[in-house]
Amino acid sequence: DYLLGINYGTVADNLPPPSQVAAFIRDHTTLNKIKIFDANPDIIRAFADTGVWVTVTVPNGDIWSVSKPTAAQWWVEQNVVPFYPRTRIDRICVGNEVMATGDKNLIGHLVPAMRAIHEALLAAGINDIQVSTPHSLGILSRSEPPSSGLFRRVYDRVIFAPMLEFHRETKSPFMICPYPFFGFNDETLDYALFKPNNGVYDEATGMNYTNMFDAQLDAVYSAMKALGYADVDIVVAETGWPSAGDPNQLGVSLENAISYNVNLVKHVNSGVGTPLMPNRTFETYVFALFNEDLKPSTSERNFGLFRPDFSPVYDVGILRNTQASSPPAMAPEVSKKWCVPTTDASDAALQSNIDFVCSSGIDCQPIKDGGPCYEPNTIRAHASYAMNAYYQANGGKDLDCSFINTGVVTNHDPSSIPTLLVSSADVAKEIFRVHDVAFAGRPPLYAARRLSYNCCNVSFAPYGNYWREARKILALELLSAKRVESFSSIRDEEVSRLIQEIGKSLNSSINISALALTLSNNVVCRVAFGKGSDDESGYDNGGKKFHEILYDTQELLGEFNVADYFPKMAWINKFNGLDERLEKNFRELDKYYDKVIEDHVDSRNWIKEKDDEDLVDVLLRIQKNPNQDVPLQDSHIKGLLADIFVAGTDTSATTIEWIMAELMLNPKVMKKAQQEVRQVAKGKQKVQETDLYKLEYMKLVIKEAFRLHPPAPLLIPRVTTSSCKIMDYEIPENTRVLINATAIGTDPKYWENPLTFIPERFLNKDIDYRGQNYEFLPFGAGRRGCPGINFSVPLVELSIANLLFHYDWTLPKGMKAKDLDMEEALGLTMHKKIPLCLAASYYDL
Ligand code: HEM
Repeated sequence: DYLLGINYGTVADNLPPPSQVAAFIRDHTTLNKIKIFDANPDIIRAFADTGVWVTVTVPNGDIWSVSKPTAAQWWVEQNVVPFYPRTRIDRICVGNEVMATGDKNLIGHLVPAMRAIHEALLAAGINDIQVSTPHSLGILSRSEPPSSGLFRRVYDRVIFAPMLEFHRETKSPFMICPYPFFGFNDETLDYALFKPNNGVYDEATGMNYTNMFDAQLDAVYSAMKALGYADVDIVVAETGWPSAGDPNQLGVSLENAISYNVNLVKHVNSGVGTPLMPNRTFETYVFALFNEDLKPSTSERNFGLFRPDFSPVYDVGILRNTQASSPPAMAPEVSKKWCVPTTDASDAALQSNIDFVCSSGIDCQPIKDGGPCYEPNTIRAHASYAMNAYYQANGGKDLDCSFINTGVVTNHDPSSIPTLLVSSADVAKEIFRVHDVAFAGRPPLYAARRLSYNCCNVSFAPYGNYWREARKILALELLSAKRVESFSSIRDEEVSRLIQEIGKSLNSSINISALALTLSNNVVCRVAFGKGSDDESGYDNGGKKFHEILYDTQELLGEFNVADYFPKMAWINKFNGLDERLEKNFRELDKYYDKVIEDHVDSRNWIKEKDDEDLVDVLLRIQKNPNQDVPLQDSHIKGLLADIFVAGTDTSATTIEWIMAELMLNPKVMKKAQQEVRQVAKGKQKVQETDLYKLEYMKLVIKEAFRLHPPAPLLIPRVTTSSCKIMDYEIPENTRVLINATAIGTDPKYWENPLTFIPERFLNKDIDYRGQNYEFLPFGAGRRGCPGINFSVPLVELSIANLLFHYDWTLPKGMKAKDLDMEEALGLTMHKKIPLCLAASYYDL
């Protein structure tokens, strides 16, 4: 059974978490090879220490960039080095069925990309991972009879000869995806299913073929032989048969799936080979592990050997003789005492404790690079793990925590993460003025990691080169003053649309919170994708609107998550449903971004003027530039899109919501602001951006709302990149830092009547929200401060100005100001818990 592997496809929203899948394959099946269609770190990590061989794929979208050596090295460093060798990665597929895309540019970069990845592996000191790429049988111009098999013309010399040369040189296999399922007709069904049949005779060789699988393999072999590469190994990257299809779909049934796959397994394991390749064996990957519910057609959704709950659709003889398969149980470790290093223990002493423990038979893999407890990567943290593991393994006796007086027993769980909450303007000032770099890290938050493509974005990226380059791209291409100015017509149109929308429901209850979110989403979607989020031309994700998906994203990011503070408790997320929700949301977003990128790639043939480019156009253009410092892959493009949607939509919408709520509670302020705007725009049909600079009082109102309701009340969490001293307190490296913008904005040392809404407090004062006044930090400060201020403020100002200009506002019938609920909903952004509903009536212009 060592020849048999399985394709672990994940086009589904109901699959179990990778850790359970890995344990299932290891414990319940005889499979010892898997192949995945991307480089999902969660899957690769899950197979660590399982003994299962893993084939990882460079997605097609990344081929262009990894054809360059620096990008290939970067790819290997990101996707292989952290996991290897604990995860037994044995092969990297560069793309999947690339020739079938017909994209000449992609095809032309395929062999260079394979070579570059191979070289990058060698440069990283890895010489036992093969590089290949799977092909569909569309690469053949002729396949019958098998001995006449030939590659398609031109490609044979230009692509396949150099590719096969590469395989010969590097002793890697040519990978193919023979699918008799796609080649049979009603006369050849038995021949395709390995059932008794008359066979197909090849006159040229005098060989009789009794099954289509052999014929397909031999056709490929003949094509390779014609080019002079008969010696290169062949691996079957994919083959399979669906167990269900549409009613009356020819040849699709559970019985046929069993026949094909059971006979296939027997055949490849028998070692008989094929007529032209007798006595040869072919490593074969069945398609697929699971039924994948998001595949487009019924038969495609039913290729799996297992259902997502691990129950077999049918058994092809790969199940171990164990009891019925059930997901592996996760027993939380419960201990009330821990052994930790004493505060004065030196690094040298702690290192010798680590060495001692790790050579005494305790498993220290978790603190090795790539292990779950490797971060924070400090001697003290690793010693803390090792010493405690030793203490627990020996029965928790105090004596076993002595470590020559460098260990102490405590009731405090050392796996919790030290967190600093900054609630005073003075501390914030010292942090941003003196220690900005030390506080410029972002912690790898559990949900954010997944939703930001493993931190391939600006907001959640660790402090370093990638963050710097990505932020530069965002700042220059989307958020620069010139760019923001060029989006003014979009803002104008969308605000007009909001005003019209309200006009349709005069004097009845209107959900301002929802309208503000739609407005903000539409603006961001149009500048990013060129299309609105909600209009008919916008992208629709199977009925679920993009903003609904984003709403779930915001919720997931904001939810208190045990694993962020107690990493060892991450198992809880498997039980409380967080993992499942996270995975579903990620898939939905990912599918959406894929579609957007695909559409942009399709329409790239008609050249756009630079000024007409939307953000995706710009990012795709940058991706093609061979001189970029940090290669931009598809996952980075998606990460940057995630940035602006996560950081840029809810925040502006929330601001509009809170401003309107405060105005309703403060009628005098409302009146004054309305008088101003109606004066400034007198005689006009609407307020325009060119009027905004005259709206001085409205700007004070907006500042005051930012002070009392900073949309991201704890900013985005930070982590210290080095230790430093703040007001005589030693803050160690790797401390989580939450900066409480709400507490700072209401710090009585700086603010009189801090909890009252008084816009006039800003009158004639040089205090603004750009990060220079440390008592007022709604956009954060320093190098990680918000780069989107210029983007969001004009939209907020224009929409508030028009809302006040066109309409008079009242609370819905029967509601009094004191009934207006100002409770905040917990999240990364803090919107109103109960949406703001108001009634509008026309102000007679
Ligand atoms: C009213 C609107 C907005 C508010 C209140 C806001 C607030 C914030 C805050 C508090 C942070 C964290 C700062 C820190 O850690 O010091 C942040 C970061 C960020 N914001 Fe905004 N933001 C808004 C709009 C936007 C928009 C429209 C965009 C982009 C289109 C954007 C993009 C970002 C990015 C990329 C970061 C991460 C910066 C980094 O880590 O280097 N924001 N924002």
